[in-house]
Amino acid sequence: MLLDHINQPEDLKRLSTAELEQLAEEIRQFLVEKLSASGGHLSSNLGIVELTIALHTLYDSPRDKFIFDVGHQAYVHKILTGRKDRFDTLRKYKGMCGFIKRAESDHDVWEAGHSSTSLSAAMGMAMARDLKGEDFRVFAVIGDGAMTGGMALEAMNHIGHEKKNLTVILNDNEMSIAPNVGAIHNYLSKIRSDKHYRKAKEEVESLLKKIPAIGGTLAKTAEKVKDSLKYLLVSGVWFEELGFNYIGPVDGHNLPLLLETLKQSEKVEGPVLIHVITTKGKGYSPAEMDSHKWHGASPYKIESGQFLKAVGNPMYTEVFGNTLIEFAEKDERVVAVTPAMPGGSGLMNFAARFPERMIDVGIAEQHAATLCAGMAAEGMKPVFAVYSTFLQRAYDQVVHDICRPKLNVMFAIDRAGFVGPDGETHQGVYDISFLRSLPNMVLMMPKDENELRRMMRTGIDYNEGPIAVRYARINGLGVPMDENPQPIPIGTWETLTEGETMAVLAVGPMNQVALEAADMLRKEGINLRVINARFIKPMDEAMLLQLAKEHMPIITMEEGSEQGGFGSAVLEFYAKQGIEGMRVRTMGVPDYFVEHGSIKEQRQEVGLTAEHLITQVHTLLPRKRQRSAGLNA
Ligand SMILES: Cc1ncc(C[n+]2csc(CCOP(=O)(O)OP(=O)(O)O)c2C)c(N)n1
Ligand SMILES: CC(=O)[C@@H](O)[C@H](O)COP(=O)(O)O
Ligand SMILES: [Mg+2]
Repeated sequence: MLLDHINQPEDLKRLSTAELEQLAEEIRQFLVEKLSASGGHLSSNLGIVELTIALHTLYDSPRDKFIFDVGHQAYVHKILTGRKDRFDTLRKYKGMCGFIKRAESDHDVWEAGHSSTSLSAAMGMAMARDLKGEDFRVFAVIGDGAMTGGMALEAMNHIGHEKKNLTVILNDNEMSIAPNVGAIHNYLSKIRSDKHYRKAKEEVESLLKKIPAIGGTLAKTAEKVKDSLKYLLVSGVWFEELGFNYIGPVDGHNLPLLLETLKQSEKVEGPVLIHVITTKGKGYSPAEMDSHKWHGASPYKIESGQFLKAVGNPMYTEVFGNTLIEFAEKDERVVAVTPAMPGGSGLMNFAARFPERMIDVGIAEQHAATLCAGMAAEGMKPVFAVYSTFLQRAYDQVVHDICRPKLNVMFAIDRAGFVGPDGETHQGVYDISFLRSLPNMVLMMPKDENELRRMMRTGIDYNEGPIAVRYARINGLGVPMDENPQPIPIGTWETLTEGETMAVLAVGPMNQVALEAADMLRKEGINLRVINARFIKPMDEAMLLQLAKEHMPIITMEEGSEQGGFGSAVLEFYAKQGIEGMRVRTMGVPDYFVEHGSIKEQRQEVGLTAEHLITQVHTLLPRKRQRSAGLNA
């Protein structure tokens, strides 16, 4: 196999074009095999094999910079830069990251995970290069989905103005995670059908050439017609108008053509945009036929294309999606808004049932948030379905357009807490900190899937301003579901176990962890009072005052950043009340970015397990109690 002898990009340079094409097929086979065991972003990577080979063949990474937008489609780049032997550890704890990562390789000159940052980074590197008088090439590889992200358009605006030498390679496979949406997508579709344009262009040009080359108005008219038609026919006119030299569309699986196009592009001064047409999932038919399903593939059987997913209780996501349909049936105000994640957010059935009330805005979280604000201002009940980590992209809109004017937007924040294999760029651990500090915000997290339904009822009925329910990327507990979920009084907590030794204020899935610890401690005569702190904001102040009255030691537990999180809120409360001497410990995510692995491994790493809670309880016991319990007090 040629791939056995490819350990660094320079190994490509001695291969013939035919060998490079053979290598492309070997890499596809490698990806399908490796990811059948590990899972991962299969379809995106199958679509970018030839393009990545062409870049590494012609240019000298890391001197020449390759910046992959989102970075989920950089597996081929990793294979070609000495990491093919690490694929058995892909997205596993302490293994290879599923995105580009500077600490992992000198060839990873940029990090990502969130979309639409590559053009800004590329421009930054190009400007630094020119200021330092250095000479290297900069390539940003951005997908058609990522191109719908606001940041990408901000960067295009700047790049086209500054006219720096850099190359944007638009990898257009017509897909975001789901089918791509929006006017940019429609424009690209028009170009993609370019064969009609190209044929017309050739015909028009040959026709015009037949007009006798005579002086005077006829020739000039002919030229004007040609120019105007060329203007109309030149497929990348929008990019040209923005100051880019547009080249394309080019077949992204034709390696000789890609090599030639890249070489030709070197002769062009200023920013170049090469529009490459690819097929997401190329070379593996299940992924080609449904690249949405195979975007984030879980382990699968290669022959059948069947996922090996363990069947468990429904994911919170599924409960959210089904419950929203129930509510929308009876309430026409309800609309769902998603920034390009209809599948991941559990909204596919909602979209089928209410196509006109399911709004996919593309990768545009900022726009999505203020769109919701606009709809709420007109009396609708927009439900902004967004992953915790991607909500970070719309923070000012949440503050400025929703909280300040107290508009009735409901946030359905999925992937709240650890997310597992996607790792540090995707952990949903900051929304508690950044939302609880906002005036007028209500923030809830359910202990199980039935309480999620009740919180959704609470959110839909709430008309005093913004309200958010956050839930994790985990299965529910399999609890019975209320047929007709009742709203929960805002700001009320729930005591799950009576206990007089110590209170644990647990957020969301941490309630399960606390109950497990309570069971174990009961055998030691230690009775925990486990309290479901289901409203992070506003907190149940009556209950907090009661705990103070009982001089009850308190441990708070949240799968969220300790810095400014729920535990901080409890500490602040007692400080503000001037209540001295409270013994409070907080348990949460420490002040560093937690890398990829399983959710279980991530909780173990940061100490969010029953065992860690038991240790905390022991250290918080009064000394004499510790001694009597035989603890080394
Ligand atoms: C800010 C942000 N929002 C949403 C996502 C989730 N996401 C990851 S990849 C992707 C689609 C990217 O489509 P495209 O750029 O066309 O890449 P392709 O997978 O088609 O190669 C989305 C929406 C993200 N990573 N970042
Ligand atoms: C690359 C990216 O951002 C998305 O594909 C993300 O990985 C989806 O996450 P889920 O698998 O949790 O839907
Ligand atoms: Mg795409």
